Amino acid sequence: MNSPLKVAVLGCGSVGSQVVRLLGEQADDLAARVGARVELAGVAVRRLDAAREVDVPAGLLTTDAVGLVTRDDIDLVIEVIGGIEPARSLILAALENGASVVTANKALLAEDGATLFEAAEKAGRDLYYEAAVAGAIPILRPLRESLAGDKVTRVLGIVNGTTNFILDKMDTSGAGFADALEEAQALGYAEADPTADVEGFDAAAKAAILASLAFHSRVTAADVHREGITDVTAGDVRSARDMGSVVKLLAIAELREDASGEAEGAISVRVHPAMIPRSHPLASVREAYNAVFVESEAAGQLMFYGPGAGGAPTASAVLGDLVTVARNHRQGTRGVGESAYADRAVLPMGETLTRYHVAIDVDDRAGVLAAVAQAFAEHGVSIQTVRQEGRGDDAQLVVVSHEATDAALSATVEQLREMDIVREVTSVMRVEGTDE
Ligand SMILES: NC(=O)C1=CN([C@@H]2O[C@H](COP(=O)(O)OP(=O)(O)OC[C@H]3O[C@@H](n4cnc5c(N)ncnc54)[C@H](O)[C@@H]3O)[C@@H](O)[C@H]2O)C=CC1
Ligand SMILES: N[C@@H](CC=O)C(=O)O
Ligand code: NA
Repeated sequence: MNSPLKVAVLGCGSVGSQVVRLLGEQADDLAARVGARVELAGVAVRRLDAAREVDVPAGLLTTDAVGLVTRDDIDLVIEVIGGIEPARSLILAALENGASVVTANKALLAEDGATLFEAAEKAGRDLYYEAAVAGAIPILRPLRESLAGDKVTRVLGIVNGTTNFILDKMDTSGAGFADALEEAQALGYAEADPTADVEGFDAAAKAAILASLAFHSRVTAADVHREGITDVTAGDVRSARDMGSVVKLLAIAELREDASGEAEGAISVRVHPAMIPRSHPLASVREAYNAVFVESEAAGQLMFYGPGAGGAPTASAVLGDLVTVARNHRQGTRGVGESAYADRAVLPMGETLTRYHVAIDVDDRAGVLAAVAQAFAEHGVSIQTVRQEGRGDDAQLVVVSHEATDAALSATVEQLREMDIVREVTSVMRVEGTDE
């Protein structure tokens, strides 16, 4: 057996404690798979006396994370602290010191991945991060390696477990957002402060990472149009149900196509709630599960499904990366680095082509339908279907548009809101996952 590889783990919370547990429990198998023992050499924590989900062997705990990553004998560093600093400085110090790094830190990768990739390149070391998107689901490696010979045209993902749980509850039990969130918190899915989940920040970071890999470009969280689910009402969910659809928070990255269907250079990257037909594979993703639907020219449609959150599932992805990085290290090689040669522009949301579902309470009298249709026409938006529900004071029109720019669609909705015959625009939701 070759000499052991020494691993430092930074952070011993939900993910870190499971990484430490698996490193211990699977030590023999890991050694066989890597060709050398993978030895836990230190665990950096904030407080030595904190309660933990795992027993860390005596003498391995330290509050000096910088001292740990710059130790001469450390070969591999696993960063599961989260956040921007000190995680970034610790990763940079580890790479500079000659260690390879595995991280689950989507926030940091989406904010400043370029700095990390450049440092890994300069150091000739690996930087792997499968756990950063959709937890245990293998999706980054397939995009980076398995699909490297194909042309990805679209990635559509449910990449936040908390929001999927909330929307699923609203759909299946008719619960309102606040009640569903309370249940998610009680079950431990959502954070005590769930802002990153429900406002879409977490999904936006993941969308940036997915878009970067799918389209060989550098996309940051700031490039991603982001809307969360806090404004999704029980009425929106009911309206979707009436259409045979379901509301999901989607992370979408797609190549823009011109009228002939030819892909142009720019990409659209966005996170927002959308209605998708119940027949779409993503509609069957329930509770806190994640799934990523990928469309590519040669392969066609692929779906990756599984647990996107939780300590043990996320640790599974971390350990998978660790084995790859450890094998590379042992063989004196490195895996593929960043591939951002395409340098594609990211379209502003207003220029992105979308479809809207709009439900409008109207006065039930002659000419109303024509006036509503006229508002769409004035903005160059073509209507796909229109349906009237109810009569008299209860009359409601439900319009689904064809594709148009998001700017034209939102201007149409603004105009509808100002019309005398419109009592209220009760639901506005984008529509995805359907053929035009
Ligand atoms: N929990 C999950 O389901 C998933 C988490 N991730 C990512 O994994 C990373 C870790 O997440 P969790 O384990 O859930 O967070 P956590 O909050 O449970 O654990 C982080 C730990 O790092 C410690 N820490 C903070 N600053 C430190 C420092 N300077 N030195 C040493 N330790 C420090 C904290 O005390 C805490 O114990 C984050 O980047 C997160 O986004 C990714 C996918 C899923
Ligand atoms: N809070 C996230 C955890 C994983 O990234 C989620 O709910 O999916
Ligand atoms: Na993953």
